[in-house]
Amino acid sequence: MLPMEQALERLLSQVQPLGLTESVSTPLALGRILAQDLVSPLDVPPYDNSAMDGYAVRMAGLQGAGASNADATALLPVSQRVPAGSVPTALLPGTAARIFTGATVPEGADTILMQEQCEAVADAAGGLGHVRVPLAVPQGQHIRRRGEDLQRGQTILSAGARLNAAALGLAATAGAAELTVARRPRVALFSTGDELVLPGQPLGPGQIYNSNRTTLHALLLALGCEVRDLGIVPDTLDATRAALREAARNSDLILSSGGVSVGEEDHLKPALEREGRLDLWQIAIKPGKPLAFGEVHHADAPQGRCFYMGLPGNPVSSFVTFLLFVRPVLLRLQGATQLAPRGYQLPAEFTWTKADKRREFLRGRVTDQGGLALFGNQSSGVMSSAAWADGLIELPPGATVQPGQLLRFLPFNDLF
Ligand SMILES: Nc1nc2c(c(=O)[nH]1)N[C@H]1C(S)=C(S)[C@@H](COP(=O)(O)OP(=O)(O)OC[C@H]3O[C@@H](n4cnc5c(N)ncnc54)[C@H](O)[C@@H]3O)O[C@H]1N2
Ligand code: MOO
Ligand SMILES: [Mg+2]
Repeated sequence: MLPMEQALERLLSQVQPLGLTESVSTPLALGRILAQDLVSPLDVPPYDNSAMDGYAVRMAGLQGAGASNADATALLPVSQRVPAGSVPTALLPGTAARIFTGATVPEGADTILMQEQCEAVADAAGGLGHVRVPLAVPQGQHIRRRGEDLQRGQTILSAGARLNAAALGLAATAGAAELTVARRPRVALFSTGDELVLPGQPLGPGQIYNSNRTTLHALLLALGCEVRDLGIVPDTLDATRAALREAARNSDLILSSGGVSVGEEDHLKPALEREGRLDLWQIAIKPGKPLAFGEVHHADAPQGRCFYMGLPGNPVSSFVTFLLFVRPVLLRLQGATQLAPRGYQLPAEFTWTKADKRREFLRGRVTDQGGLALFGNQSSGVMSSAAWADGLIELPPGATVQPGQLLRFLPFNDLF
């Protein structure tokens, strides 16, 4: 059995970024990989602006001898009104400007006073009136400075970054209406198994619903792929070979589940040997020992060949092996820089006595106390464990666990 790190290294050494890009509207770039550094063409904020509704004053000219007195105030005429989106004139000396949150601070003003700390005094003749302002305040308060967030020319997102909602918001802050991202990998997906029935159909004796198709399809979408679903392929050599040929057409990756173990009903190995090239590995992880990798040769495939990855049929095994092996391949195809999930050390709140020589990925949850809890049934056929969990708990080969022991946790939030 291959250690996981070695398998991953061997796999990724055969994968190169597709190098194809497209421009997409910024909000629709969610989950995609940025293809070019994004440089801010402007300072953000673009001008000094008020953080409060209140008054702008030139405190430098007001804070005289009495300003150290906490009760000191000054009565100032209000010389202009500055709502957000307007362009103020320079502040007349000895006056205050009525100002609102987000509005440009007038030239000459150096401090904003919250209106709650001021007293507006109406003039008999109408007009903007006067305002009594406190003087014992820090000069410069409540002003958001030009460029305090981003500076013109600054790289704000790097090529290879995976774009989440916050990153897209940052891009929009700098005025980006479109982003250049890696083109979606085109993935052909099929499931093998004569026992499988599509959800929505009646279930006969000896049959189960095809769940991997849905799990894998959803994971592929979350990772930015364009999915072509070829459905269920019967457990025969001819049908499997035909499925591989069809899947290779215009695909960057073929992904299948089931049929990669050693039984004579497992046809992927002989089918792939005839249609291309196969690497079948026994990887020292649990769940997910068998993993097939290789390529299908076909005239209609990009460059005459197409990557192939075959995941084990057990639903949790196929889910976990997708996250550990297919995910980094898809990210690499899109030129992502960060392929490995970060992982966090958290204390176990459980005991685990059955040491296994394979590295294990248990389905677990973070408790309210910040520890790790386990789903009761860790069988590779029990999808409830994956749906209950919010991440994978990694156990090194041969490990047993006592409560309080620190374990590596891979949150699903970081994985899909
Ligand atoms: N003699 C041995 N038998 C098995 C070994 C072994 O080393 N020696 N390994 C076991 C392990 S570990 C795994 S994992 C599985 C891998 O099996 P296959 O990839 O060949 O998958 P199948 O045999 O087709 O199916 C396994 C299991 O999963 C169910 N299944 C398959 N596809 C789906 C689907 N799309 N949706 C839901 N469930 C699915 C299928 O009904 C089987 O129960 O091999 C072990 N055997
Ligand atoms: O590897 Mo199998 O995935 O242990 O069930
Ligand atoms: Mg099998």
